[in-house]
Amino acid sequence: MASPIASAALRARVKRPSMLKKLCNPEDMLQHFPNGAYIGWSGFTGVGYPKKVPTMLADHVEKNGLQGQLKYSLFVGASAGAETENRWAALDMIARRAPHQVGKNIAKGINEGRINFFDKHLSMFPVDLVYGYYTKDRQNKNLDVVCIEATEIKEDGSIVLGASVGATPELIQMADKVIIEVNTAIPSFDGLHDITFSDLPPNRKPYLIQQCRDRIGTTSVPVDPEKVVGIIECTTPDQTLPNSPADETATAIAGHLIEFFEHEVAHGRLPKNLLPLQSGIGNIANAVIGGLQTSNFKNLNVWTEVIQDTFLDLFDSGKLDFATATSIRFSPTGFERFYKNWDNYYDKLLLRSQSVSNAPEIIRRLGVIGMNTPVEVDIYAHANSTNVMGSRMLNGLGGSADFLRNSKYSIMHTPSTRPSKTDAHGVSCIVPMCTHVDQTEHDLDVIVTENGLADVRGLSPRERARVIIDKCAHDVYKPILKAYFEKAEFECLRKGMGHEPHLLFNSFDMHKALVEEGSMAKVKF
Ligand SMILES: CC(=O)SCCNC(=O)CCNC(=O)[C@H](O)C(C)(C)COP(=O)(O)OP(=O)(O)OC[C@H]1O[C@@H](n2cnc3c(N)ncnc32)[C@H](O)[C@@H]1OP(=O)(O)O
Repeated sequence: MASPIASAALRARVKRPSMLKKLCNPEDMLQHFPNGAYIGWSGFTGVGYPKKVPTMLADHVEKNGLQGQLKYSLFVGASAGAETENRWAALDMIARRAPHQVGKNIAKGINEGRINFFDKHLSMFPVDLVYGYYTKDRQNKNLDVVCIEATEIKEDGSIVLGASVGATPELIQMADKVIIEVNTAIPSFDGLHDITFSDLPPNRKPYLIQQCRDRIGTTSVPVDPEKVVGIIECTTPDQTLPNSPADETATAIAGHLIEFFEHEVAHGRLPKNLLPLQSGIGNIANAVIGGLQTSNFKNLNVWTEVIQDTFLDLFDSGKLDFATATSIRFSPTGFERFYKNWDNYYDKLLLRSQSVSNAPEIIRRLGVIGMNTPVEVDIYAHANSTNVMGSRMLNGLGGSADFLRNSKYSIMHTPSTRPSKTDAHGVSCIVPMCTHVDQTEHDLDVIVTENGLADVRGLSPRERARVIIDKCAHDVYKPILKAYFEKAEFECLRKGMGHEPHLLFNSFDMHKALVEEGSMAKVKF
């Protein structure tokens, strides 16, 4: 195939002319992807991921009936785009995946045993990669090839990333070969990043960050030009989805949290402008940030992992001073709004690598307020973020534990129930014992559902159980959980083993009722 001719848009973005000599078609890159290769992609929460090369490979597999014959170990900072990695999973092209994913086909591949997925704290993933932990069992200790989406290549050959940083610096650091897709469908994000690499002990240095806006790195990622085997122009933006509007449950949860923050300010435990906020992804997280919009709080700061649409409202109302994260995952209309008002947002935003945005030491020192959604929380304040029924992987731990272990306020927000197939309240999100534990009782300070907020700071396990059942459980499940707890308390205290009472042979009876009778409400203790 003839080499492509550089478009005017591409020439404007590639400031180092010698790089344009590497301009090629996606098909020319096929040779770098033998079966079994270890590969990396840029991207985080479905933004900033490469599109052309993954799509070319998927087309190649589909056209030639190679499903299951070209399989790769795929490493991405968090999730990439659905049209790329989810399609790869459907075509059975993923042998191994880490550390976080989103997509029905990937989850299916993992839970059917075709994809070996390992779930790792997002702060730790990049440095473990550099330690060589993930390539320890192969001859090549590097990644064979890494595909990166850039929005500009600078005169010195370094690359300006797009809407996410994630683990891209470390993926490049570990790559034998690098393919760069320059996206000309979106503006150059030059100046929006603070790029650092992972040094290794004993020479690791502290990240000297004292405020959300502090910079410690460079605006672009240096790349050894010798490693670059191809440059490709990409003309499609990130394929994000519209956000669903906040429902009654999410709005009620946001209301309880705002009230709690006001209470903490009144008691002198929080300053008037709060402390840096972290908020997970999804409906509830969006509603909580939306709730701040109508509150009296101002001069807010955000230290988080992902910035969503509602942050734009907070910026526009003047309530948010600064936000830093590792990715900006807006909806399509959010991105439009962002690009249109670029000058208003440009100096109030900073994107960092996930090793820094999720660094436990910084989160703890800044006194972050961390808020995430679990699958289930138990009466003693352990939480499950990942495995339904202790077995079925959803998306992975993500950064939830980076934040919830280290935040000043570690908050889990969840609806009190989720629907089962036959019952609108068939799944209680408050259970006697979590079927898998990602966050421990030693981490969580506050559990909040639409019913109310349980502040469990300083409480013993039996005190915690009472307040969580009373404040958070749905009315259908309050008597059920109370019956379990009181029986467990009676039995265990009687035997002199009542610190955190459980009836081990009944702890999962609610889950059993869900499987056998379609609803946890059908349990009998
Ligand atoms: C990239 C980042 O890390 S962002 C920072 C925070 N990251 C995290 O917290 C990562 C982990 N958390 C998550 O992935 C999400 O918050 C979740 C999945 C735990 C919850 O998200 P929600 O949107 O509230 O989940 P949702 O209600 O759609 O439930 C997901 C699925 O699990 C099922 N489910 C959830 N809880 C239960 C339960 N207790 N019992 C049985 N099934 C359950 C739901 O029915 C649904 O099934 P489906 O996929 O077949 O429809």
